[in-house]
Amino acid sequence: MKISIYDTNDAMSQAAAELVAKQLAEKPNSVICFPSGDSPTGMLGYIVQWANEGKINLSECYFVGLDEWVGMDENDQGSCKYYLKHNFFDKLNNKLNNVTLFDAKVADLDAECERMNNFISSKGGLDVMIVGIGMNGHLGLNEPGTPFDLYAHRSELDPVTVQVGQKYFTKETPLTEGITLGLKHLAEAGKAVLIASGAKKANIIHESLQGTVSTEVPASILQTLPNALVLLDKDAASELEHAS
Ligand SMILES: N[C@@H]1[C@@H](O)[C@H](O)[C@@H](COP(=O)(O)O)O[C@@H]1O
Repeated sequence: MKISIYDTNDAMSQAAAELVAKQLAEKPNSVICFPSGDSPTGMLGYIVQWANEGKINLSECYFVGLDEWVGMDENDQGSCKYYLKHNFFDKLNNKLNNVTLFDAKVADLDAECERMNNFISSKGGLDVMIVGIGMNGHLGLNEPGTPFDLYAHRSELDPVTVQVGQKYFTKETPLTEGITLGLKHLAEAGKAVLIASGAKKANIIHESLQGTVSTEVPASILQTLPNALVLLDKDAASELEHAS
C-alpha cells in the first residue's frame, strides 16, 4: 500500500484523474471501476474536461459501476446510476461505448452478481478499481463484517451506511440492501485506488490504514494489498501517524 497526500481535495482529485489518464494512454481498452458518492466528483470533473478537450480517449475502455442501492435505477435521485449519469456519462460530448452497471431492480440479485463477475473476468479483471470510503470503513457496499474473499455480492446495509446515505437523497429514503463488487475484486485489480478527502474522514482513514487489519473495518484490507494506492487530501490524512 502506498499513501499519497495532497494539499487540497482538488489536487487529490486531479492526481486521481491523472492516474486514470495514464492508464488509458498505456492501455486504451482498460477496464475501470468508478464509485459514486461525494469523493469522486472532482476527479470525474477533470476526466470529463480532458475527454471533451480530446486529451484522453474513453472510446475503447470499459466502465464498470461499483455498487448500487437495491431497488433503485437511474431515475432515483441518490442512486449510484443517477450520480454517474449526471456527473459523468451525460457530461461527455461523446457517448461511452462500454458501460456495465449493476441492475439493482432485477428479481434475481444473485444472478446479477454473477453477471458482473463474469463480465469482469471475461475482460481479464479490473485494471483500475477506484473506491471511496464510508464513515464505517466500507468500500463500495462491503460493510463491516464482510469477508475479504468475496466477489460481487448482496449486502445487508450497516446502520451507519443507512444514516449517512441519506445525504444523497432529498427526502428520507429507506435503504436496507445493497449490491456491490467485492473486496476480492479490489485485491485482484491492477491498481486498487482509494480516494478520500475532508476532516470527517480522518478518523476512519487512520483506523483503516494504521489500525488492526480486520473484516470489521473493510478498508483495512488495503494494508495487505501491494496494488493499493491511497490518495488523500491533508484533512483526511490529518490523524495519520508519521505521514507527510
Ligand atoms: N455506496 C457509496 C460508496 O460507493 C462510496 O464510495 C462511499 C463513500 O461516500 P462519499 O464519497 O459520499 O463519502 O459510501 C457510499 O455509501
